[in-house]
Amino acid sequence: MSDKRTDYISWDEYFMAVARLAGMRSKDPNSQVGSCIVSPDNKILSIGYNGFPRGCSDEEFPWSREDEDPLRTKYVYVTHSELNAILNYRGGSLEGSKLYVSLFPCNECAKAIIQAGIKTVIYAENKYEGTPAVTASQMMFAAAGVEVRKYQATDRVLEIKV
Ligand SMILES: Nc1ccn([C@H]2C[C@H](O)[C@@H](COP(=O)(O)O)O2)c(=O)n1
Ligand SMILES: [Zn+2]
Repeated sequence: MSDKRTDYISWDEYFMAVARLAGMRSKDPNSQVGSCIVSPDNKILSIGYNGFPRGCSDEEFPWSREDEDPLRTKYVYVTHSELNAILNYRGGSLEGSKLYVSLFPCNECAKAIIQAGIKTVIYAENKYEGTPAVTASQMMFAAAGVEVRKYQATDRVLEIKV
C-alpha cells in the first residue's frame, strides 16, 4: 500500500496561493494584487504584483486614490500585477498559458492578456464588478475566447513560517 500524503494542496490552491504571496510584496495601501502565469502543463512561467515602474520610487510617487490633480494619484503610475507578470516573463511565448490573479483584470490588462495569448484567467475576487473597466474586460475576454473562471476557495488555511 502506498504511503503517499493525501492532504497535499491542489494545483488551483498552489497557484492562487503563489499569486496571493506575490501580492504581499505590493506597497499599495488599499489593494494588493498578485498574478501567477502557468503553462498548460502546470509550470510557473512568471509572477507579478502591482507597483510603480522601475526607477519610480515607492517613497516619492503617490499612493493616494483621490486628488483633484490626477497626477497626485497612484492610478496614472501603477503597473498592474497582470501586466507586470506578462512583462516579467523572460521566456518565449505565453501562448496557451493560464493566469491566476487575486483580482479580476481591468480592461487595460485584458488587452495585454489577450494579445499575449493567455487562454485562461482564474480570478479570486471581483470587487469592482459592474465598473466599465471590468465590464469591458468581460466583453473582450468573451470575444477573444479567453476562458474565465472564478477560483473556488477551499477551507484550507496555509501557514508558512518565514
Ligand atoms: N486587476 C487588477 C486591478 C487593480 N490592480 C491594482 C492597481 C492599483 O494598484 C490597485 C487598485 O487600487 P484601488 O482602486 O483598489 O485602491 O490594484 C491590479 O494590479 N490588478
Ligand atoms: Zn489592470
